[in-house]
Amino acid sequence: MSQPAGQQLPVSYAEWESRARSVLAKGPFDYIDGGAGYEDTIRVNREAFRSWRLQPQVLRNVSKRDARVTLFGKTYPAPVMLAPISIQGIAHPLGELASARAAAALGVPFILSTVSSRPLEEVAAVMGNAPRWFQLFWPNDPDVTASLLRRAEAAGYSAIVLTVDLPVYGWRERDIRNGYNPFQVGEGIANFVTDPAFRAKLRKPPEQDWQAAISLFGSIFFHPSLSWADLPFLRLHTKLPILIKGILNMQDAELALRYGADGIVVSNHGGRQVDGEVASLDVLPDVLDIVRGRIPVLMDSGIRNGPDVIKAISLGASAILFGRPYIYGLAVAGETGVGRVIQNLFTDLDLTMANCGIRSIAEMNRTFLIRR
Ligand SMILES: Cc1cc2nc3c(=O)[nH]c(=O)nc-3n(C[C@H](O)[C@H](O)[C@H](O)COP(=O)(O)O)c2cc1C
Ligand SMILES: O=C(O)C(=O)c1ccccc1
Repeated sequence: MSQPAGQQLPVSYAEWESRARSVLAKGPFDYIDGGAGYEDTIRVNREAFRSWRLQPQVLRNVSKRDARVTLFGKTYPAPVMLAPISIQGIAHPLGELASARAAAALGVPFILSTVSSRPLEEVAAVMGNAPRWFQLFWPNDPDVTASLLRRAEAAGYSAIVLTVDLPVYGWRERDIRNGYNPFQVGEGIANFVTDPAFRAKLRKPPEQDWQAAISLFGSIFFHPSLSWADLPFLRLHTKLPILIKGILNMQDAELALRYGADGIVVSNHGGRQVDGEVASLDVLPDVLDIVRGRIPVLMDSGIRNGPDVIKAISLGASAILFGRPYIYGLAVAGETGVGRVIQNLFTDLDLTMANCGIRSIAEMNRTFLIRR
Protein backbone atom coordinates (compact mmCIF):
# COMPACT_ATOMS: atom_id res chain seq x y z
CA MET A 1 0.00 0.00 0.00
CA SER A 2 1.35 3.36 -1.03
CA GLN A 3 -0.20 5.53 1.68
CA PRO A 4 2.08 6.97 4.36
CA ALA A 5 1.68 4.99 7.56
CA GLY A 6 -0.18 7.73 9.42
CA GLN A 7 -2.87 7.97 6.75
CA GLN A 8 -3.59 4.31 6.22
CA LEU A 9 -7.17 3.34 6.58
CA PRO A 10 -8.07 1.17 9.54
CA VAL A 11 -8.63 -2.56 9.15
CA SER A 12 -10.41 -3.92 12.23
CA TYR A 13 -13.78 -2.78 13.50
CA ALA A 14 -12.18 -1.53 16.73
CA GLU A 15 -9.79 0.65 14.71
CA TRP A 16 -12.54 2.14 12.53
CA GLU A 17 -14.53 2.88 15.63
CA SER A 18 -11.66 4.57 17.43
CA ARG A 19 -10.72 6.62 14.34
CA ALA A 20 -14.37 7.68 14.05
CA ARG A 21 -14.32 8.67 17.71
CA SER A 22 -11.32 10.89 17.06
CA VAL A 23 -12.78 12.65 13.98
CA LEU A 24 -16.33 13.18 15.27
CA ALA A 25 -17.56 15.47 18.01
CA LYS A 26 -18.72 13.66 21.14
CA GLY A 27 -22.44 14.27 20.50
CA PRO A 28 -22.61 12.62 17.06
CA PHE A 29 -20.15 9.86 17.95
CA ASP A 30 -22.06 8.83 21.06
CA TYR A 31 -25.34 9.00 19.15
CA ILE A 32 -24.01 6.52 16.58
CA ASP A 33 -22.07 4.29 18.95
CA GLY A 34 -24.49 4.28 21.86
CA GLY A 35 -27.60 2.37 22.75
CA ALA A 36 -30.39 2.13 25.25
CA GLY A 37 -29.74 2.27 29.00
CA TYR A 38 -26.82 0.29 30.31
CA GLU A 39 -26.07 -0.87 26.74
CA ASP A 40 -26.40 -4.48 27.75
CA THR A 41 -28.21 -5.25 24.50
CA ILE A 42 -25.23 -4.05 22.47
CA ARG A 43 -22.96 -6.40 24.42
CA VAL A 44 -25.42 -9.28 24.18
CA ASN A 45 -25.49 -8.91 20.39
CA ARG A 46 -21.77 -9.63 20.32
CA GLU A 47 -21.97 -12.43 22.89
CA ALA A 48 -24.57 -14.16 20.74
CA PHE A 49 -22.19 -14.24 17.78
CA ARG A 50 -19.34 -15.44 20.01
CA SER A 51 -21.50 -18.21 21.42
CA TRP A 52 -21.52 -19.91 18.01
CA ARG A 53 -18.25 -21.35 16.75
CA LEU A 54 -17.43 -22.24 13.17
CA GLN A 55 -16.57 -25.86 12.53
CA PRO A 56 -14.84 -26.08 9.13
CA GLN A 57 -15.08 -29.05 6.76
CA VAL A 58 -11.87 -29.74 4.83
CA LEU A 59 -10.74 -31.15 1.46
CA ARG A 60 -13.76 -29.91 -0.40
CA ASN A 61 -12.18 -28.24 -3.47
CA VAL A 62 -12.84 -24.65 -2.55
CA SER A 63 -11.05 -23.23 -5.60
CA LYS A 64 -14.27 -21.47 -6.70
CA ARG A 65 -16.45 -19.55 -4.28
CA ASP A 66 -19.60 -17.60 -4.93
CA ALA A 67 -21.40 -15.57 -2.27
CA ARG A 68 -24.23 -14.34 -4.51
CA VAL A 69 -27.83 -14.43 -3.30
CA THR A 70 -31.16 -13.81 -4.97
CA LEU A 71 -33.86 -11.92 -3.09
CA PHE A 72 -37.21 -10.82 -4.51
CA GLY A 73 -36.02 -11.76 -7.98
CA LYS A 74 -32.77 -9.77 -7.89
CA THR A 75 -29.26 -11.15 -7.50
CA TYR A 76 -26.73 -9.45 -5.23
CA PRO A 77 -22.96 -10.05 -4.79
CA ALA A 78 -23.32 -11.25 -1.19
CA PRO A 79 -26.06 -11.70 1.42
CA VAL A 80 -25.23 -8.25 2.76
CA MET A 81 -27.03 -4.94 2.56
CA LEU A 82 -26.33 -1.59 4.16
CA ALA A 83 -28.68 -1.11 7.11
CA PRO A 84 -30.88 1.98 7.22
CA ILE A 85 -29.02 4.49 9.37
CA SER A 86 -30.50 7.89 10.07
CA ILE A 87 -28.97 11.37 9.67
CA GLN A 88 -25.69 10.38 8.03
CA GLY A 89 -24.87 14.07 7.59
CA ILE A 90 -23.61 14.02 11.18
CA ALA A 91 -20.91 11.51 10.18
CA HIS A 92 -19.79 13.16 6.93
CA PRO A 93 -20.78 16.29 4.98
CA LEU A 94 -21.99 14.20 2.02
CA GLY A 95 -23.93 11.87 4.31
CA GLU A 96 -26.02 9.28 2.48
CA LEU A 97 -24.68 10.41 -0.91
CA ALA A 98 -21.25 9.02 -0.01
CA SER A 99 -22.59 5.75 1.43
CA ALA A 100 -24.96 5.22 -1.48
CA ARG A 101 -22.19 5.82 -4.03
CA ALA A 102 -19.94 3.30 -2.30
CA ALA A 103 -22.76 0.76 -2.15
CA ALA A 104 -23.66 1.34 -5.81
CA ALA A 105 -20.05 0.86 -6.95
CA LEU A 106 -20.06 -2.60 -5.35
CA GLY A 107 -23.65 -3.56 -6.20
CA VAL A 108 -24.56 -3.79 -2.52
CA PRO A 109 -28.16 -2.78 -1.82
CA PHE A 110 -28.41 0.47 0.11
CA ILE A 111 -31.35 0.84 2.47
CA LEU A 112 -32.14 4.53 2.88
CA SER A 113 -33.61 5.66 6.20
CA THR A 114 -36.79 7.77 6.32
CA VAL A 115 -34.81 10.21 8.46
CA SER A 116 -31.96 10.74 6.03
CA SER A 117 -29.97 13.95 5.74
CA ARG A 118 -30.57 13.98 1.97
CA PRO A 119 -33.87 13.56 0.13
CA LEU A 120 -34.52 10.12 -1.30
CA GLU A 121 -34.51 11.39 -4.90
CA GLU A 122 -31.08 12.96 -4.49
CA VAL A 123 -29.72 9.67 -3.11
CA ALA A 124 -31.33 7.71 -5.95
CA ALA A 125 -29.79 10.10 -8.48
CA VAL A 126 -26.22 9.24 -7.46
CA MET A 127 -26.92 5.49 -7.61
CA GLY A 128 -27.90 5.00 -11.26
CA ASN A 129 -29.59 1.61 -11.55
CA ALA A 130 -27.86 0.20 -8.48
CA PRO A 131 -30.09 -1.61 -6.00
CA ARG A 132 -31.76 0.38 -3.22
CA TRP A 133 -34.53 -0.15 -0.70
CA PHE A 134 -36.44 2.43 1.32
CA GLN A 135 -36.87 2.11 5.08
CA LEU A 136 -40.15 3.52 6.33
CA PHE A 137 -40.84 5.00 9.71
CA TRP A 138 -44.59 5.22 9.28
CA PRO A 139 -45.54 8.80 10.18
CA ASN A 140 -48.75 9.62 11.98
CA ASP A 141 -50.18 11.22 8.84
CA PRO A 142 -51.63 9.11 6.04
CA ASP A 143 -51.04 11.73 3.31
CA VAL A 144 -47.34 12.01 4.11
CA THR A 145 -47.01 8.23 4.41
CA ALA A 146 -48.65 7.61 1.04
CA SER A 147 -46.54 10.34 -0.51
CA LEU A 148 -43.27 8.88 0.81
CA LEU A 149 -44.22 5.47 -0.61
CA ARG A 150 -45.11 7.00 -3.97
CA ARG A 151 -41.83 8.90 -4.13
CA ALA A 152 -39.73 5.88 -3.13
CA GLU A 153 -41.31 3.76 -5.83
CA ALA A 154 -40.92 6.52 -8.44
CA ALA A 155 -37.24 6.94 -7.51
CA GLY A 156 -36.44 3.28 -8.11
CA TYR A 157 -36.36 1.88 -4.58
CA SER A 158 -37.37 -1.75 -4.99
CA ALA A 159 -38.56 -2.75 -1.50
CA ILE A 160 -40.03 -1.11 1.59
CA VAL A 161 -38.53 -1.95 4.97
CA LEU A 162 -41.10 -1.00 7.59
CA THR A 163 -39.40 -0.45 10.94
CA VAL A 164 -41.71 -1.34 13.82
CA ASP A 165 -39.44 -1.25 16.87
CA LEU A 166 -39.56 2.50 17.42
CA PRO A 167 -43.07 3.44 18.58
CA VAL A 168 -41.24 5.94 20.75
CA TYR A 169 -37.57 6.80 21.10
CA GLY A 170 -35.33 4.60 23.28
CA TRP A 171 -33.88 5.70 26.62
CA ARG A 172 -30.40 6.64 25.41
CA GLU A 173 -28.31 7.76 28.32
CA ARG A 174 -25.29 9.04 26.40
CA ASP A 175 -27.49 11.35 24.32
CA ILE A 176 -29.27 12.60 27.42
CA ARG A 177 -25.94 13.29 29.14
CA ASN A 178 -24.62 15.06 26.01
CA GLY A 179 -27.85 16.98 25.48
CA TYR A 180 -27.81 15.53 21.95
CA ASN A 181 -31.16 15.28 20.22
CA PRO A 182 -31.13 14.32 16.53
CA PHE A 183 -34.52 15.97 16.08
CA GLN A 184 -33.26 19.34 17.33
CA VAL A 185 -30.17 19.01 15.16
CA GLY A 186 -32.68 19.23 12.29
CA GLU A 187 -30.58 16.82 10.23
CA GLY A 188 -33.20 14.18 9.53
CA ILE A 189 -36.08 16.00 7.92
CA ALA A 190 -34.87 16.13 4.29
CA ASN A 191 -37.54 13.69 3.09
CA PHE A 192 -40.22 15.74 4.83
CA VAL A 193 -39.33 19.27 3.79
CA THR A 194 -39.20 18.06 0.17
CA ASP A 195 -42.49 16.21 0.43
CA PRO A 196 -45.50 17.80 -1.30
CA ALA A 197 -47.99 16.36 1.21
CA PHE A 198 -45.87 17.59 4.12
CA ARG A 199 -45.36 21.03 2.58
CA ALA A 200 -49.08 21.37 1.95
CA LYS A 201 -49.61 21.25 5.71
CA LEU A 202 -47.32 24.20 6.42
CA ARG A 203 -48.45 27.80 6.29
CA LYS A 204 -45.07 28.98 5.00
CA PRO A 205 -42.59 26.87 3.01
CA PRO A 206 -39.84 25.30 5.16
CA GLU A 207 -37.26 27.56 3.50
CA GLN A 208 -39.02 30.50 5.12
CA ASP A 209 -39.93 28.95 8.46
CA TRP A 210 -37.66 26.04 9.30
CA GLN A 211 -38.82 26.00 12.92
CA ALA A 212 -42.41 25.37 11.87
CA ALA A 213 -41.24 22.50 9.66
CA ILE A 214 -39.29 20.91 12.52
CA SER A 215 -42.27 21.28 14.77
CA LEU A 216 -44.67 19.67 12.25
CA PHE A 217 -42.18 16.84 11.76
CA GLY A 218 -42.03 16.41 15.55
CA SER A 219 -45.78 16.17 15.74
CA ILE A 220 -46.23 13.54 13.01
CA PHE A 221 -43.06 11.45 13.21
CA PHE A 222 -43.84 9.10 16.08
CA HIS A 223 -46.83 6.85 15.64
CA PRO A 224 -47.28 4.77 18.78
CA SER A 225 -50.91 3.97 17.94
CA LEU A 226 -49.85 1.79 14.98
CA SER A 227 -51.06 -1.78 15.09
CA TRP A 228 -51.17 -4.84 12.86
CA ALA A 229 -54.60 -3.86 11.59
CA ASP A 230 -53.04 -0.79 9.91
CA LEU A 231 -50.83 -2.83 7.60
CA PRO A 232 -53.31 -3.13 4.71
CA PHE A 233 -52.91 0.64 4.24
CA LEU A 234 -49.32 0.08 3.13
CA ARG A 235 -50.35 -2.62 0.68
CA LEU A 236 -52.87 -0.24 -0.79
CA HIS A 237 -50.19 2.39 -1.38
CA THR A 238 -47.29 0.39 -2.74
CA LYS A 239 -46.69 -2.48 -5.12
CA LEU A 240 -43.23 -3.08 -3.68
CA PRO A 241 -42.37 -6.00 -1.41
CA ILE A 242 -42.79 -5.03 2.26
CA LEU A 243 -40.36 -6.31 4.89
CA ILE A 244 -41.06 -5.82 8.58
CA LYS A 245 -37.94 -4.83 10.53
CA GLY A 246 -37.68 -5.20 14.28
CA ILE A 247 -39.22 -8.63 14.89
CA LEU A 248 -37.90 -10.44 17.99
CA ASN A 249 -40.89 -12.44 19.11
CA MET A 250 -42.19 -15.67 17.63
CA GLN A 251 -45.77 -14.51 17.97
CA ASP A 252 -44.92 -11.47 15.86
CA ALA A 253 -43.28 -13.64 13.20
CA GLU A 254 -46.59 -15.50 12.99
CA LEU A 255 -48.50 -12.22 12.72
CA ALA A 256 -46.14 -10.86 10.07
CA LEU A 257 -46.94 -13.92 7.96
CA ARG A 258 -50.64 -13.63 8.61
CA TYR A 259 -50.65 -9.95 7.60
CA GLY A 260 -48.86 -10.75 4.37
CA ALA A 261 -45.35 -9.43 4.98
CA ASP A 262 -42.98 -10.31 2.13
CA GLY A 263 -40.00 -10.53 4.46
CA ILE A 264 -38.90 -10.15 8.07
CA VAL A 265 -35.83 -8.49 9.51
CA VAL A 266 -35.01 -9.93 12.91
CA SER A 267 -33.43 -6.95 14.65
CA ASN A 268 -33.07 -5.25 17.99
CA HIS A 269 -32.14 -1.98 16.29
CA GLY A 270 -28.52 -2.39 17.29
CA GLY A 271 -29.43 -2.27 20.99
CA ARG A 272 -30.71 1.30 20.71
CA GLN A 273 -34.30 0.82 21.80
CA VAL A 274 -34.61 -1.62 24.71
CA ASP A 275 -31.86 -2.43 27.18
CA GLY A 276 -31.79 -5.99 28.45
CA GLU A 277 -33.26 -7.28 25.21
CA VAL A 278 -32.62 -10.60 23.55
CA ALA A 279 -29.96 -10.73 20.81
CA SER A 280 -31.33 -10.94 17.26
CA LEU A 281 -29.13 -13.97 16.60
CA ASP A 282 -30.58 -15.77 19.63
CA VAL A 283 -34.15 -15.58 18.35
CA LEU A 284 -33.33 -16.12 14.68
CA PRO A 285 -33.68 -19.95 14.83
CA ASP A 286 -37.10 -19.72 16.51
CA VAL A 287 -38.35 -17.19 13.99
CA LEU A 288 -37.10 -19.40 11.15
CA ASP A 289 -38.96 -22.38 12.63
CA ILE A 290 -42.17 -20.40 12.43
CA VAL A 291 -41.59 -18.99 8.97
CA ARG A 292 -40.49 -22.34 7.48
CA GLY A 293 -39.08 -20.82 4.32
CA ARG A 294 -42.27 -19.08 3.23
CA ILE A 295 -40.65 -15.62 3.14
CA PRO A 296 -37.04 -14.43 3.47
CA VAL A 297 -35.84 -13.77 7.01
CA LEU A 298 -33.03 -11.24 7.25
CA MET A 299 -31.25 -10.22 10.43
CA ASP A 300 -29.03 -7.52 11.89
CA SER A 301 -27.50 -6.27 15.14
CA GLY A 302 -23.92 -7.16 15.92
CA ILE A 303 -22.52 -8.20 12.51
CA ARG A 304 -18.89 -7.08 12.41
CA ASN A 305 -16.99 -9.43 10.07
CA GLY A 306 -17.06 -12.28 7.56
CA PRO A 307 -17.40 -15.09 10.11
CA ASP A 308 -20.43 -13.29 11.62
CA VAL A 309 -22.10 -13.31 8.19
CA ILE A 310 -21.43 -17.05 7.83
CA LYS A 311 -22.91 -17.70 11.28
CA ALA A 312 -26.12 -15.81 10.55
CA ILE A 313 -26.58 -17.38 7.11
CA SER A 314 -25.70 -20.87 8.38
CA LEU A 315 -28.44 -20.52 10.98
CA GLY A 316 -30.85 -19.77 8.14
CA ALA A 317 -30.96 -16.02 7.53
CA SER A 318 -31.38 -15.04 3.87
CA ALA A 319 -29.18 -11.97 4.28
CA ILE A 320 -27.81 -9.61 6.90
CA LEU A 321 -27.88 -5.86 7.37
CA PHE A 322 -24.54 -4.24 8.04
CA GLY A 323 -24.86 -1.20 10.33
CA ARG A 324 -22.41 0.73 12.48
CA PRO A 325 -19.23 -0.49 10.71
CA TYR A 326 -19.99 1.33 7.46
CA ILE A 327 -20.93 4.51 9.32
CA TYR A 328 -17.50 4.51 10.93
CA GLY A 329 -16.04 4.08 7.44
CA LEU A 330 -18.13 7.06 6.35
CA ALA A 331 -16.94 9.19 9.26
CA VAL A 332 -13.27 8.33 8.70
CA ALA A 333 -13.02 8.54 4.91
CA GLY A 334 -16.39 9.23 3.26
CA GLU A 335 -17.23 7.17 0.20
CA THR A 336 -13.74 5.61 0.19
CA GLY A 337 -14.14 4.56 3.80
CA VAL A 338 -17.53 2.95 3.24
CA GLY A 339 -16.17 1.17 0.17
CA ARG A 340 -13.17 -0.11 2.08
CA VAL A 341 -15.25 -1.38 5.00
CA ILE A 342 -17.52 -3.30 2.61
CA GLN A 343 -14.63 -4.68 0.55
CA ASN A 344 -12.88 -5.86 3.69
CA LEU A 345 -16.06 -7.61 4.80
CA PHE A 346 -16.41 -9.27 1.40
CA THR A 347 -12.80 -10.43 1.27
CA ASP A 348 -12.97 -11.73 4.83
CA LEU A 349 -16.22 -13.52 3.94
CA ASP A 350 -14.68 -15.09 0.84
CA LEU A 351 -11.51 -16.25 2.62
CA THR A 352 -13.42 -17.57 5.60
CA MET A 353 -15.82 -19.44 3.32
CA ALA A 354 -12.85 -21.13 1.64
CA ASN A 355 -11.22 -21.98 4.94
CA CYS A 356 -14.47 -23.43 6.24
CA GLY A 357 -15.04 -25.54 3.11
CA ILE A 358 -18.03 -23.51 1.96
CA ARG A 359 -18.40 -22.70 -1.76
CA SER A 360 -21.75 -20.99 -1.89
CA ILE A 361 -24.43 -19.41 0.24
CA ALA A 362 -26.65 -22.43 -0.40
CA GLU A 363 -24.06 -24.64 1.27
CA MET A 364 -24.11 -22.72 4.54
CA ASN A 365 -25.92 -24.69 7.21
CA ARG A 366 -25.77 -25.85 10.81
CA THR A 367 -23.17 -28.53 10.06
CA PHE A 368 -20.60 -25.72 10.05
CA LEU A 369 -21.61 -24.46 13.49
CA ILE A 370 -21.34 -25.57 17.05
CA ARG A 371 -22.76 -23.79 20.08
CA ARG A 372 -20.20 -23.06 22.73
C1 LIG B 1 -26.75 5.68 14.26
C2 LIG B 1 -27.83 4.69 13.92
C3 LIG B 1 -29.01 5.14 13.32
C4 LIG B 1 -30.01 4.24 12.97
N1 LIG B 1 -31.11 4.69 12.29
C5 LIG B 1 -32.03 3.80 11.87
C6 LIG B 1 -33.11 4.22 11.08
O1 LIG B 1 -33.23 5.38 10.71
N2 LIG B 1 -34.03 3.29 10.71
C7 LIG B 1 -33.94 1.97 11.09
O2 LIG B 1 -34.79 1.17 10.74
N3 LIG B 1 -32.88 1.55 11.82
C8 LIG B 1 -31.95 2.42 12.21
N4 LIG B 1 -30.87 1.97 12.92
C9 LIG B 1 -30.72 0.52 13.18
C10 LIG B 1 -29.96 -0.17 12.04
O3 LIG B 1 -30.73 -0.24 10.87
C11 LIG B 1 -29.56 -1.60 12.42
O4 LIG B 1 -30.69 -2.30 12.87
C12 LIG B 1 -28.48 -1.61 13.52
O5 LIG B 1 -27.51 -0.63 13.25
C13 LIG B 1 -27.84 -2.97 13.64
O6 LIG B 1 -26.93 -2.99 14.69
P1 LIG B 1 -25.32 -2.89 14.49
O7 LIG B 1 -25.08 -1.62 13.75
O8 LIG B 1 -24.78 -2.83 15.87
O9 LIG B 1 -24.90 -4.11 13.73
C14 LIG B 1 -29.85 2.85 13.27
C15 LIG B 1 -28.68 2.42 13.88
C16 LIG B 1 -27.67 3.31 14.20
C17 LIG B 1 -26.39 2.79 14.81
O1 LIG C 1 -31.45 6.58 16.13
C1 LIG C 1 -32.07 5.62 15.68
O2 LIG C 1 -31.74 4.45 15.94
C2 LIG C 1 -33.23 5.82 14.84
O3 LIG C 1 -33.71 4.85 14.31
C3 LIG C 1 -33.83 7.15 14.63
C4 LIG C 1 -35.20 7.29 14.66
C5 LIG C 1 -35.76 8.53 14.48
C6 LIG C 1 -34.97 9.64 14.26
C7 LIG C 1 -33.61 9.51 14.23
C8 LIG C 1 -33.05 8.27 14.41
